[in-house]
Amino acid sequence: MQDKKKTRVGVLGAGAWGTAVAIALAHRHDVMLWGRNTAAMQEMAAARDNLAYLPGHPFPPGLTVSADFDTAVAHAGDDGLLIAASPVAGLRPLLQQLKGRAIPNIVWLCKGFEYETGLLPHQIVQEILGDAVPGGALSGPSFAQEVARGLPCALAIASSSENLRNKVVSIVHGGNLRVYSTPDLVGVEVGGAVKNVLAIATGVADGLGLGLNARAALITRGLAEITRLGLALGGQAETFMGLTGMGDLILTCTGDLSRNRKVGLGLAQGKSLETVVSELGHVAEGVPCAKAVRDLAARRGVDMPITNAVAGVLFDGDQPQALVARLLARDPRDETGVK
Ligand SMILES: NC(=O)c1ccc[n+]([C@@H]2O[C@H](COP(=O)([O-])OP(=O)(O)OC[C@H]3O[C@@H](n4cnc5c(N)ncnc54)[C@H](O)[C@@H]3O)[C@@H](O)[C@H]2O)c1
Ligand SMILES: O=P(O)(O)OC[C@H](O)CO
Repeated sequence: MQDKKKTRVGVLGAGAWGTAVAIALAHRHDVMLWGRNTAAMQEMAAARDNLAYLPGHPFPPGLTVSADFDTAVAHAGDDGLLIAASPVAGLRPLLQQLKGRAIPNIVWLCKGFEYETGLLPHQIVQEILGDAVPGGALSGPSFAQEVARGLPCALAIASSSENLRNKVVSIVHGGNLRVYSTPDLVGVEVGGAVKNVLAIATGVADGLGLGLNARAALITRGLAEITRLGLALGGQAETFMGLTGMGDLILTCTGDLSRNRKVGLGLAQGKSLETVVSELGHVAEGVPCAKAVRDLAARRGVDMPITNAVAGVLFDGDQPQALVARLLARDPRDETGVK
């Protein structure tokens, strides 16, 4: 059952998503938002708005900000909620700062595979914190701007700990946020990671004016790629049809708020990857993830043609026009064959 008790929540990471989650939770809880840039946090505290990463969403009274890591971690106390809101690249250093501290739990929001190691976020957590701290991934179709505005949104908390799942649901579920629960960490994290790569592909196709048929084909065959990789890594088939699979894939491939989709649209305009990423001003996880997934899929013998085509454009100098041409040139095959 839902517990309406006010809880102390520490959000570690003050980008767009950490800020949006902090704003949404601060309407019902006592939330502290920490960011690593002291000057930016001071500006945020004065403006009560994250002008750099999520402008135009004033902070509710229940939200305080801090540039002091210890203070933010201590804010969650021994029975609150600690949320890691960094990109995947920042998760390992963040966890290293938490290692050895008494923390109640850790819930991470990042979506991707680690670039250098090809690890999923829960594997990084396991490597650094072990089993001592209950942890889980909170994921699903969720644009920061919409969550900060209080628009309806459905997420899923994935954790092997039933207690943690219940705790996250009791704290986060409420208002216009629905939170579903699942033990399938692998399935949830694979869906959240690979959809970013596929959103770059649909951005390229849409940017080239290839039409809605092409977009639907990319999304559907993209879901087949997510499912193949996810099953190979131990995820459950139903997860890929849920919020963190198909749901997030549809949102990110079709929603113009998506940073990954914007990368594809920019590449289709002939901009370099460097230019597109610097114009974005935010992380686009699909970029590092494309390489990590291509390497991992190759090692596992999983066929991921769309991911490979995206990685070819991002890293091998392939032209965006070649992306779809390369997919169309493949031999015909059974639609449902899983290889
Ligand atoms: N923005 C969204 O709508 C949204 C929604 C759901 C999930 N996510 C996921 O949440 C994660 C964070 O995304 P965001 O939207 O907050 O990104 P963002 O680009 O808006 O902000 C990134 C934040 O992380 C910090 N950062 C950047 N690189 C870092 C590094 N190497 N180490 C430590 N910190 C670093 C930046 O200073 C900044 O505060 C990503 O994995 C993203 O896929 C984002
Ligand atoms: O803006 P994107 O492409 O990073 O996507 C944001 C969220 O992951 C959508 O659920």
